[in-house]
Amino acid sequence: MKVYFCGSIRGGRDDVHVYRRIVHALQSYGTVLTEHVSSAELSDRGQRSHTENSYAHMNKVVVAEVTQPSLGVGYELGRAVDMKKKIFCLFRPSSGRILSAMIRGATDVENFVVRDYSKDEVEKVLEQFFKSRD
Ligand SMILES: O=c1[nH]c(=O)n([C@H]2C[C@H](O)[C@@H](COP(=O)(O)O)O2)cc1CO
Repeated sequence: MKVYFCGSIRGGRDDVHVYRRIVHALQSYGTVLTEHVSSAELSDRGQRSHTENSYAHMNKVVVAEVTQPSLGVGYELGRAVDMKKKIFCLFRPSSGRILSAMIRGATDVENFVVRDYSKDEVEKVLEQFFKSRD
């Protein structure tokens, strides 16, 4: 299985350690096409625009960490909905943030799941999501 992971870049890299952990866990389910998003070497100034290339490879499952607000992640999710991908969004309420109603409310869209979680639940929530898809 190919998994497309989304996480904030220009929106801020504060959660990169969480992205790393998510990508690591995702690699036990398949190939993560966008592993670079979780790289500590990628700063908020980094990465050129290659959105179209990324989308050409976007596969069935899209996993997004949405705690750190990011225009790019929101854009990717909108595109993924349009492309009828299965989407799993992860949000950490402990951040003190309130998730965009556009994302929270999108759970009404078929195949769009938003899951509140804490850092120590990464592996568990991913396992539950992938099991429910079997
Ligand atoms: O050039 C790019 N190409 C691209 O596909 N992205 C994607 C990867 C991330 O999941 C997301 C991050 O968006 P942003 O940089 O606006 O926080 O957008 C982000 C950039 C850089 O902003």
